[in-house]
Amino acid sequence: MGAGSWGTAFAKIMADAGSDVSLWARRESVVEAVNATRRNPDYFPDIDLPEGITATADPAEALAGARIVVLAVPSQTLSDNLAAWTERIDPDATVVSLMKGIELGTLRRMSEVVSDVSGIATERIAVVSGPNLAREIAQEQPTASVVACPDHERAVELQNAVTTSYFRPYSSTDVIGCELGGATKNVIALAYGMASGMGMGDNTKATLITRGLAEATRLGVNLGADPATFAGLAGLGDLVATCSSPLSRNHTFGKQLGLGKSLEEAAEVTKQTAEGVKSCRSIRDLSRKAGVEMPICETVEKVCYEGLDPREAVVALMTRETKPESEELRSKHEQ
Ligand SMILES: NC(=O)C1=CN([C@@H]2O[C@H](COP(=O)(O)OP(=O)(O)OC[C@H]3O[C@@H](n4cnc5c(N)ncnc54)[C@H](O)[C@@H]3O)[C@@H](O)[C@H]2O)C=CC1
Ligand SMILES: O=C(CO)COP(=O)(O)O
Repeated sequence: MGAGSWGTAFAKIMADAGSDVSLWARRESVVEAVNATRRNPDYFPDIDLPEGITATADPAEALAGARIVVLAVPSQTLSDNLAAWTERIDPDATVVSLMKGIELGTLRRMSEVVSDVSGIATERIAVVSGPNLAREIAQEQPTASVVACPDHERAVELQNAVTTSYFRPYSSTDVIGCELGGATKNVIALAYGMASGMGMGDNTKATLITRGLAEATRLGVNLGADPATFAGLAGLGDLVATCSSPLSRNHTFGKQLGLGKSLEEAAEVTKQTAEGVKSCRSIRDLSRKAGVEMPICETVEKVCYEGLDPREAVVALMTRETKPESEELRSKHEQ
């Protein structure tokens, strides 16, 4: 459900893995192009899509008889989209979230939005997250990912349905960790892109990745995630891929801000969904609610919405009170 970049690339994975895929697109023009030319002109004009994909603009047609329902719309529209789709979803289907964001206002993770809006049991809701830049996957460049579901058997079923020669999923039951890893890395990638736009070097970038991972892990552990998830594909793996790739929309958006562009100008250059631009605010709110310090995410929010200049942001981050590196020593230090 969603024929943007990741929805289209994921449809290709599923079709290559042997499923018949019905791809829902909002726009008729995309539907017609996919069915007539086997290409999605807006996202991958150069990639041939497999025969196993049929596009439709009718959500009811896309959902009819689907055993696996994959959601690939922007995080902030999911709730509204799903409200219109819920009654068409098969009661035994596995519902999969590909989104990497936190809902503004409610501060819900995407799997929480799915269960709240649709009433679907959490055991039927899975997430897929990892170092998965859609364009590389559409080009069949090898990567791995994590398929997480509280019901491990269902995670394994889904794992089998999305395994190809270029996409290798690992199973997990840590939905919270995968979702928080995916949403937080987008905000850190904005910071990394800003550093890159300001001409900063590899020490700065490595520092952002490492301390960004510490922030994501701290939040995750506080909210019930397994800390090991953050050292895995949905944590460090995705953080490294997204921060360092010019294919990342969050990296690109951050770079424009680092070059001195406004939020509107950066959005114009990036075009596709850069989830961190909204999620920096919801993650900031979530961390404050949980009483967890996330200085990089807080600073990104200030650059995006409070007029903080990225260069001043760096000085503010660097001159904070000194701290121990380890979480254990930090808590002793804070007592
Ligand atoms: N593109 C990538 O490499 C990856 C993206 N993701 C995540 O997947 C999610 C979807 O992202 P992309 O497909 O990349 O975004 P995109 O910007 O390429 O596509 C978004 C799709 O949603 C549709 N859309 C926009 N507003 C809508 C609305 N109000 N109602 C229904 N549909 C709407 C657009 O027409 C488009 O088809 C995001 O949460 C992103 O973080 C995760 C992994 C990889
Ligand atoms: O999630 C992604 C890679 O795993 C894609 O990142 P962007 O949304 O920044 O392009």
